Order: sequence, then structure tokens, then C-alpha cells
Amino acid sequence: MNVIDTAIPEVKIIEPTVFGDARGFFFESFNEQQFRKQTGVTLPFVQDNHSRSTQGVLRGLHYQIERAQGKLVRVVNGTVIDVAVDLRQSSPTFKQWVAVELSADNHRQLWIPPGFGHGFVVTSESADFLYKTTDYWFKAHERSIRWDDPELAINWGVTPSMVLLADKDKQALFLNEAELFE
Ligand SMILES: Cc1cn([C@H]2C[C@H](O)[C@@H](COP(=O)(O)OP(=O)(O)O[C@H]3O[C@@H](C)C(=O)[C@@H](O)[C@H]3O)O2)c(=O)[nH]c1=O
Repeated sequence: MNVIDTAIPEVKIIEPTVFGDARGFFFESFNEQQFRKQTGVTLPFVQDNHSRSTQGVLRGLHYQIERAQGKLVRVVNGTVIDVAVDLRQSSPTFKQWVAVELSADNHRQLWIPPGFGHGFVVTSESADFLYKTTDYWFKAHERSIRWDDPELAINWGVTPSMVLLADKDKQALFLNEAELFE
């Protein structure tokens, strides 16, 4: 696997080594030893999630204010633009974001550490999104920040009128109203 730095040092793109042959392909989608060695991340993963979304669906920007989750995310069908936003007020990259295309074809994964908001928008007909998390889900600690907050000015690469949101994300807070990390 290959680890690629992003504009935010703790957010990393992981490119697995894919072995293609006449049958199709094979790759190790997660190897704890390699992941630890090459990213320096030693947090254990405790939950695996799978969501399916249709074109234009945007899930985000989500985080847990307590029991913050690190996430290792990837796509096994379709294409998304995946976004990580630094919500740690003491961080030199506070309020900065990275957007990375993840697809079934590029096999890319994104490591998003605890303390970040996370979201993605589906740019293909549908997308199957898989991710590992470093802590469990706690409904009481869930928070959502508006995907289109002008203070963040995230370039999602999609036409805003095409975006489909859950009610909770329509009611999400602006960054300046939200509870953030120290
Ligand atoms: C996130 C989650 C949801 N659920 C349930 C709650 C709800 O009934 C249903 C759908 O949940 P949501 O609408 O919150 O799903 P979704 O909007 O896909 O939430 C996810 O979005 C992405 C961007 C993330 O980063 C994740 O951490 C998570 O917040 O699944 C669980 O049982 N376990 C979980 O870990």
C-alpha cells in the first residue's frame, strides 16, 4: 500500500496494492500491521459500516462531540467526493478541509482522524460506502454541520440544487453555532 499526504497532515490517502489478473482483482482492503506502520495511526477499529446512496445524496458533515471517531473510508461501488474538515479549534489547520474522489475504480481510502467532520456526496448513479471506525456510534453525541456553510466554502464539485439531504442534515448547524473540539 501507498500512503499519500493531503493538505492536512493527519488526513491521509491510502492506495492499496491491487493485483489484477484474468479473473478480476485482489487487494488487502485492511492490514492492521501495514496501516499502523505506514500511517503511524495506532487506534484500534471497533465498528464497520456500509451505506448505499443514490446520485446527489450528501451525508454530512458529521462527527461525535464525545467518543470522537476516527474513520477509514472507501467506496466499493460508484464514486463519491469525500470531505474531511478539521474541527479542532487549537489546530493549525482548524476549519480547513480536504476533498478527495473515492471510487470503486481508484480503490482509494481516506483516513480521517478523531476531531474532524466528515461527509460525502455521490457523483455516480449510486455508491456503496464502507468504513471502519475507532469508536462506537453514540446517538447522543452525534453532531452535524451544514455542508454549505459559507465559512467553510467547501467545493463539493456538484450542482447545489442536485444535492439530496436527510432532514437532520437540512437542520444542521452553522460552524459558528456548533459545539467543536478544543
Ligand atoms: C451512524 C450509525 C447509524 N445507525 C442508524 C441510525 C439511523 O437509524 C440509521 C441511519 O443513520 P444516519 O442517518 O445517521 O446515517 P448517515 O447519515 O449515513 O451517518 C453517517 O454519515 C457519515 C458521513 C459518517 O461520517 C458517519 O459517521 C455517520 O454519521 O442507522 C446505526 O445503527 N449505527 C451507526 O453507526
